Amino acid sequence: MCHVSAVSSCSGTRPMGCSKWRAAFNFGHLKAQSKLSLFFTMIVLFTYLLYCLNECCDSHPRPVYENGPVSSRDGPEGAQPLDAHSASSASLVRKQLSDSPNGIQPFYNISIANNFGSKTLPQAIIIGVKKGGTRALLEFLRVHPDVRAVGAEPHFFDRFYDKGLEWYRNLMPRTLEGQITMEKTPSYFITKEAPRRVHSMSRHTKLIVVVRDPVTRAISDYTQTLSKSPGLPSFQSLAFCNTTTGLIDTSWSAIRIGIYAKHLENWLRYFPLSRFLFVSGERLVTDPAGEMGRVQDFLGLKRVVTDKHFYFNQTKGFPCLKKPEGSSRPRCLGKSKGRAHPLISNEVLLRLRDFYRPFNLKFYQMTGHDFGWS
Ligand SMILES: Nc1ncnc2c1ncn2[C@@H]1O[C@H](COP(=O)(O)OS(=O)(=O)O)[C@@H](OP(=O)(O)O)[C@H]1O
Repeated sequence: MCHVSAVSSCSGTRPMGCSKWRAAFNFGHLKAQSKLSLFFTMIVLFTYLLYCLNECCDSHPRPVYENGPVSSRDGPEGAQPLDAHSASSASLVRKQLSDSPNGIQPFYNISIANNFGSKTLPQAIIIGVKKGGTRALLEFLRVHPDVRAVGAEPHFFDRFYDKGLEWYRNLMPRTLEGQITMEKTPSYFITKEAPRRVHSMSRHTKLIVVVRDPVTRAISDYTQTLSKSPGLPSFQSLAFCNTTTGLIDTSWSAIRIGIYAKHLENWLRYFPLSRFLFVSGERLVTDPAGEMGRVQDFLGLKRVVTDKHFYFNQTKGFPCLKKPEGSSRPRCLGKSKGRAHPLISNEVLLRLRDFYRPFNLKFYQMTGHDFGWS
């Protein structure tokens, strides 16, 4: 009512002023309309951008640490053959990857690369040893633009061999020409059937074994089990068949895994020594760049991962990867890596060292490398 009377009084008494007012009103309406459409366009664009970013995240392979949740994204994906078009785009992407500063792959490059390439069976596998430092090695290697690796442990050659090679291949990330596909499953080293199975996949497979003082390794192994089962008997009671005789219980896996010479014998039936690289778990902590140099040489890779990629994190007490450019995430390993070990008596330690000594010497002889475990 009020609105109608105002207009009618206006049109009757002050036509000039009214038309001016109308023009002004119309102009304002137009402005508001264009602002509104701009606003909607922005919303549409923003939603699209969010959608695209989400898509990128979905295809981005995330490192999987044993202490963290394993994402469903680590599951098998359908393999796609590399066609001519993707091959040319792939070389472009490959160039982008190798041009990346410090060899650290930026997020956007990874997501692009992930849509190209093909899934191949691994040319190199970190086969052991459990608690040797295998996760650290794999994460350090993943910094290299020519290495693509599965985050989770596939356990193909020990647990899932029945699923077949095609299943295994499908677990692998896509690689471009010249890139190496890798995985790590530390239990392969002690699996009797693993050497034959790996050999039947390819006799050219490069095998990396991260070894650590078997006594410290056994304690590390025990610490991990203890963290899952707090009621576990003491290390000492598990390590010895009988504490008075001091007989070591080799049926306990924490002890058995450390008899490296015995497990290596099994592998040497199928692979020559030249197919192996033995990485010192101790040096991987004290000199990560030095060990990484050896690993890259062994894999036939350019030495991209160097000392400038590492810093020593005082709180963690371990070397960590420097922040990759454009990311605020530090690259230390998770809480399950570098745990504090329970105190073990000197007497127990001495007995264990005595037990391992002959096996260690045999291992040094077989590998031609003295790891310096006393
Ligand atoms: N950079 C860095 N950060 C953290 N931890 C490191 C690192 N380098 C080597 N290590 C040692 O790795 C030990 C765990 O070995 P694995 O990764 O082979 O364990 S597992 O078999 O996969 O469970 C782990 O053993 P614990 O110290 O007993 O936890 C570490 O000593």
